[in-house]
Amino acid sequence: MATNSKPYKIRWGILATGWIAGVFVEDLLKDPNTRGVDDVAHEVVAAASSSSAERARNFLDEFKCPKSAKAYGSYKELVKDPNVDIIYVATPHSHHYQNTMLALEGDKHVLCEKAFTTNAAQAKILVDTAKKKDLFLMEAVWTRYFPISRELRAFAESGKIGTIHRVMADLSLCNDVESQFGTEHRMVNMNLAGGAMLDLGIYSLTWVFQFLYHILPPSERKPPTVASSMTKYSKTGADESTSIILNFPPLHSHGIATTSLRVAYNPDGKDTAGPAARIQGTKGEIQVFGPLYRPTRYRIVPHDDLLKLEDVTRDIPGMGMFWEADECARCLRDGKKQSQGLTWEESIVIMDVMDEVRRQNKLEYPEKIESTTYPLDGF
Ligand SMILES: NC(=O)C1=CN([C@@H]2O[C@H](COP(=O)(O)OP(=O)(O)OC[C@H]3O[C@@H](n4cnc5c(N)ncnc54)[C@H](OP(=O)(O)O)[C@@H]3O)[C@@H](O)[C@H]2O)C=CC1
Ligand SMILES: O=C1OC[C@@H](O)[C@H](O)[C@H]1O
Repeated sequence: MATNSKPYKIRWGILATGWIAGVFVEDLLKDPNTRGVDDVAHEVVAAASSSSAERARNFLDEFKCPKSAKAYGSYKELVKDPNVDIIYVATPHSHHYQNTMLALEGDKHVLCEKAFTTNAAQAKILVDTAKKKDLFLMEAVWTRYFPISRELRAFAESGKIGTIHRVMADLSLCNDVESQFGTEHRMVNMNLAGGAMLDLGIYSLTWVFQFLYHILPPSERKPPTVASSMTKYSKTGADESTSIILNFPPLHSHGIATTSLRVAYNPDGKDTAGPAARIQGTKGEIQVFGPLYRPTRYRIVPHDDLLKLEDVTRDIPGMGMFWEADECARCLRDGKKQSQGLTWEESIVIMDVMDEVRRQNKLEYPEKIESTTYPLDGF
């Protein structure tokens, strides 16, 4: 989006210094012109680590943030920094509710990593708090802001593949679960709300929801019914494979969202094995290739020659997390409190679906991290 005026710059505070926080900061610091953007810009003005201020300083140095950026040894100090406009919450799922509440109560706008919270009740309170305090809040489902996602939603909305009756989406990453994750890693640790569904299944659900819910006119969007099956990791009880069948009104379209830590969406390690998502309409289908969090290729496969077969690859000039950051900046600039790419209501409906899947399969996280009480010690 190119304009002639000065870019609207937002000042970020990074809450936590783990893996994704580093990836996000690297993307934030890329020159927006490299992705054809000149209406918004980003600055990293502070980071906080719950371990120590030294760790936060090392993080800022490692990712070449400006020397003026402040390093804090607690999240509480970060949310008090008057130079911070928006906080990026990059802790494990278990901590999102408490950390986002902390930031909102500190009068900061928030971009919170996926999955939004451990349950829908927590997500609803975050939204109520943002509303009450007139603050911006967004779940960081970055994939929704990729040009490829916007393009495919618009293509499906135009009706060119006809009426969509089914979407199948899989994000499964084959791991040697025992040796790679043991019992403590956040992917399998129940105390950190680990498991395939909240971590990876959210992307399969994202592709189903984009085409069977999001692109419908708001008055026609209705929560789906849910049937599901889950297999649990014997060492911790977290879900290692989860399959979900959704039935969406008004057409009773089927959404099939699968995820696993044991098998791969791309068994050959490349993206040639087949599409990771298929959006199936009465006139043709869209096939999406690559990991569903960061797809780079799609095919339009027509039923007849009314549509052209297209095979499109879109390179990403970086990881691609800057597009969700640009969305935050534009929302702040325009006074919007939520993003139309993923509204509060849609985040909550998706959390409701995951709650129902957990209920059907008797998967409960420890009481402390399912709690809606705020504040609680230990976060
Ligand atoms: N959008 C995407 O593509 C991705 C998103 N994610 C999401 O980001 C979040 C973090 O994932 P990731 O960066 O891989 O995780 P890491 O384990 O690498 O980092 C999490 C950070 O959270 C902080 N933290 C605070 N309390 C705890 C605790 N009790 N246990 C562990 N960490 C704690 C720590 O930072 P500190 O010591 O500085 O406080 C830690 O480094 C998750 O919600 C995940 O779903 C993850 C990967 C990719
Ligand atoms: O969001 C994510 O995307 C990439 C995965 O490797 C990671 O586990 C997950 O959190």
